[in-house]
Amino acid sequence: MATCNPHPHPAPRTTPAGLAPTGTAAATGAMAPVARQDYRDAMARLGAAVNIVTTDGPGGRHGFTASAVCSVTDSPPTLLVCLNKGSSAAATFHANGVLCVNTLAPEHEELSRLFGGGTPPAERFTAGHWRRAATGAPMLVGAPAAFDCRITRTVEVGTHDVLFCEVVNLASDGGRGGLIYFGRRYHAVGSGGEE
Ligand SMILES: NC(=O)C1=CN([C@@H]2O[C@H](COP(=O)(O)OP(=O)(O)OC[C@H]3O[C@@H](n4cnc5c(N)ncnc54)[C@H](O)[C@@H]3O)[C@@H](O)[C@H]2O)C=CC1
Ligand SMILES: Cc1cc2nc3c(=O)[nH]c(=O)nc-3n(C[C@H](O)[C@H](O)[C@H](O)COP(=O)(O)O)c2cc1C
Repeated sequence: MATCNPHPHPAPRTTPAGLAPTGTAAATGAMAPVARQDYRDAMARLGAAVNIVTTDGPGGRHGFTASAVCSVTDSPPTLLVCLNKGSSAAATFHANGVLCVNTLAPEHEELSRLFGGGTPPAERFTAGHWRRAATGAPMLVGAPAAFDCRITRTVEVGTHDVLFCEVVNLASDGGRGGLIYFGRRYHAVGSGGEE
């Protein structure tokens, strides 16, 4: 009987042309730890959608700008959010156990800066139009998409908590473009109406 090897060729060990190696490990070929700054510099080249993640409940109201948001599975609909344990928002999210991921449109760049750290929570909500979602978390009116969630599991990894969140309600507006963070700058994408 014929056998099938799904990986007939070993992974290449050389650096592909055009990819300049940076950092200690790449320079020496040794498996030295990757420096934090090298990691951040490389991650700055990984474009990601910008979101404002909000919460409300017994712990109070809070929200922060987040690019570390990702879909996990559609059954049950689940996404993840990475939340810095040192953030002023962390205790509030854990106390409430609910959150809303509000994706941002190009016109939300200032809102993203406001929720990006250094301002008290009450001040953050003075900008933007917010309504109360089913879980009680603030939902941004005019967001391209908003996912109202219950936090079902939390996994601690280094400086961050990874929050696994089941989506219990959502809203979406296919007519809006999106906001991407790439190269430490904001970029508008999509003119709306695109699938
Ligand atoms: N995942 C996170 O916690 C993120 C935090 N930030 C924070 O926003 C501020 C501005 O960031 P940038 O302008 O992008 O410049 P930066 O040089 O601080 O970050 C560059 C990239 O590295 C990653 N990164 C930065 N801080 C991180 C952290 N603590 N944990 C995991 N990944 C991290 C992100 O992908 C970020 O876009 C910084 O204070 C940064 O820490 C920004 C993006 C993601
Ligand atoms: C573009 C951008 C993306 C960010 N993404 C994240 C993220 O995914 N996770 C996170 O914990 N913090 C992220 N931050 C930082 C938080 O928004 C910030 O730490 C948070 O507002 C709390 O700040 P505070 O402790 O000063 O209140 C991001 C900031 C910016 C500007």
